[in-house]
Amino acid sequence: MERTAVAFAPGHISGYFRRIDGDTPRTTGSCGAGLVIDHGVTATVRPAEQTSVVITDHLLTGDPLIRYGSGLIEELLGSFGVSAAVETVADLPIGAGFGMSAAAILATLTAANAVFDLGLAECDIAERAHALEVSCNTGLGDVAAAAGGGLAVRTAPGITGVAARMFPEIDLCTVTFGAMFTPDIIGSPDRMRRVSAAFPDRLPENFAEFMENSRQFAEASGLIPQKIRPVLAACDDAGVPASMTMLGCGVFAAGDDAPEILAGFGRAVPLKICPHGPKILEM
Ligand SMILES: Nc1ncnc2c1ncn2[C@@H]1O[C@H](COP(=O)(O)OP(=O)(O)O)[C@@H](O)[C@H]1O
Ligand SMILES: CC(C)(COP(=O)(O)O)[C@@H](O)C(=O)O
Repeated sequence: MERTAVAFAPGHISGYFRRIDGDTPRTTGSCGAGLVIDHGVTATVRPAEQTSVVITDHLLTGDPLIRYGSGLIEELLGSFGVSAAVETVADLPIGAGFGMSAAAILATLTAANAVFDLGLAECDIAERAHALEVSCNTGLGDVAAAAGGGLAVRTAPGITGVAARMFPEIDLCTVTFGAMFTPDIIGSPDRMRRVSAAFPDRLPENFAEFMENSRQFAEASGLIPQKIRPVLAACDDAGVPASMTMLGCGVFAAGDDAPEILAGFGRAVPLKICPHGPKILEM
């Protein structure tokens, strides 16, 4: 019987980042910090004559939307000389700053590694996923963060750049109004100059400092869309720590009061910090 593997990889909400360009994808990426979340991508991989990809995305309403084809996944499998029928299910909207592209690559490669006996160690999977994400400009630091769990602080580009992972027991919540096209933003030298200048000076030592850094960065970076201003203002009025989901048109917030405030603006999705990176669910 032909083998099928199912793997999950967590998403990642970037709080702040700075693009770093190296000579190779391995040394290109970002520094920054973000939250690895318990919502991500589940990938099912079954060997097939030809590669096909069926993506289940989730709309802002939470309703599923099926899409066909993914250049990212096709390139990934092609680079290993294998072909498969792949199904990916993204728990949150794609393109809205939840690191769904990184999660899709990590989950698919984790499952493909099992099905095709590729012999990759966890760090090899992360390395290949990072190289693909960076070369396609769909993200810079999401793979490095999502390769493990927690609040990930990255002080150098690439998968070896994670300096600390913290695991605070915090209730998180997010509301999103939709996508921001990541390649246009991280591919713009002007935008990246302002982002670099906004990068915080201090490394966060705890969750509260991470939230402060994130918000200060968001304000100084010039990236905040008008649409999320009222949400941030309502959080500020209620003393709820909140910032922008980089790079998407949405807000993430922390604590008991966050769900009620965010629900006033759209579908509030409760989240937890994910304690682990990619893993096989079924084989
Ligand atoms: N679940 C998925 N399955 C397959 N491809 C995906 C998935 N999620 C994202 N992608 C690919 O990544 C691109 C979007 O990347 P990006 O804007 O960085 O999204 P995000 O902000 O969610 O990481 C999509 O155009 C698609 O090609
Ligand atoms: C912020 C971003 C550059 C993109 O994140 P996303 O839109 O979720 O792909 C991220 O990869 C980072 O380096 O912190």
